[in-house]
Amino acid sequence: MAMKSAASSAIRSLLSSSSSTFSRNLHAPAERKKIVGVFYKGGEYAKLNPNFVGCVEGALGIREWLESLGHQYIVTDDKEGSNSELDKHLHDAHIIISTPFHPAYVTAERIKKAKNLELLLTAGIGSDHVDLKAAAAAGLTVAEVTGSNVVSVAEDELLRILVLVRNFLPGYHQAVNGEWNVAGIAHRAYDLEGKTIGTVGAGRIGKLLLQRLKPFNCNLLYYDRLRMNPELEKEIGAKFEEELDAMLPKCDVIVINMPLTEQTRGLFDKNRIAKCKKGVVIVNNARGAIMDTQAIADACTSGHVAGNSKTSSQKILSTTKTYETAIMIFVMNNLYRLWRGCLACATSSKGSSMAIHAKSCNDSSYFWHYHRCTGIIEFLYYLGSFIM
Ligand SMILES: NC(=O)c1ccc[n+]([C@@H]2O[C@H](COP(=O)([O-])OP(=O)(O)OC[C@H]3O[C@@H](n4cnc5c(N)ncnc54)[C@H](O)[C@@H]3O)[C@@H](O)[C@H]2O)c1
Repeated sequence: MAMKSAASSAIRSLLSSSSSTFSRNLHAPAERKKIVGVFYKGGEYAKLNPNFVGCVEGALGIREWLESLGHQYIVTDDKEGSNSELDKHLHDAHIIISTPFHPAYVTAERIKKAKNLELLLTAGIGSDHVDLKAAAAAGLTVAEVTGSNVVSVAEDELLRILVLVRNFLPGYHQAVNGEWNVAGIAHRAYDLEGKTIGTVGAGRIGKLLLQRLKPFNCNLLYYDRLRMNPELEKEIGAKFEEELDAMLPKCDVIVINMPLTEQTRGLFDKNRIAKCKKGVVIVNNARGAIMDTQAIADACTSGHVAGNSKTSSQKILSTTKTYETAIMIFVMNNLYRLWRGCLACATSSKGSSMAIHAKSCNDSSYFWHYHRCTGIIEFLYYLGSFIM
């Protein structure tokens, strides 16, 4: 209900908006659109919370609105393979909405099949599940709700750093199993105070993490292609590192906070991991493909990496046999965080921006627009500009 009333008020305010994108589309003739939403199943949990809208059952809380405007809204979790429900609707779909937690991989092949496609909208951060080059070549707009769940993610990173540095998991397992072996925990449980923590990427999430780490009296470093302005750098208390390979050997904890792009895929390979301090803790908040899976598994097994936490989809865990074996070996010093079922635009009520990658008709390069508004509003703003 709360989501629905938020949606209605957001739409009302959008209708009075004088923005050019929105008013341009408002004056376009209304057309019945087919919108396909791809989300995970909520199952029994969908019934526990009416505001849990990021799942198939909740359908983002926009079904009533879309159908009242005459649009067709198909929602499914079935997205893999050419017989999937997603593929069945591709040929006449205008809009595909997905989340990073259960991504609809929009490949060049799928784009080719989808003759009516106009918009690929992510209710969350990251568009790496879309073949951006193919989308650009087809003149599609790819939009995501940048900034929408950054507080949740930064808090979660802090949690994961503490869990690994404090050696929480073995203690938890002891407690569950009714054991009491202090040495088994204490031999590798440390304080965060005085440790050197470096973030690889200090954008929205990286900055929030650094701000949260400041009171712990750590030595904070960051590597990014963009340097913060001096006032912010001073306020956060983090030192800029120009070279990634120069920062890594200094860090007790490394947190990865950069997007998966052609430049960052496989960035943490065997050689780069070897440059890290022995006993380093790595928290990879970004996409798994930034890290060479086998290399990190080997480094954990050898003890070069003392703790590793990654965000992971079930697919990665169930299809990579060597990794699964490795999990068994170092289960105690690894913490796997499955994608959480948080819906980006529902978790954020703070100011955020929307990044839209799009292609101009004559130019193959992407250009970016930024709108400052709240997560839910920007999501609806962009969807609304295509369907109203
Ligand atoms: N695990 C989760 O639940 C979750 C949730 C949200 C986002 N994410 C991931 O976190 C990433 C970062 O999110 P954000 O909101 O902070 O994004 P952001 O765009 O605000 O920040 C990314 C930072 O990385 C830097 N960067 C990008 N490419 C670089 C390169 N090649 N070399 C050096 N620096 C580079 C950018 O300059 C920017 O400062 C997302 O792309 C997404 O993959 C994960």
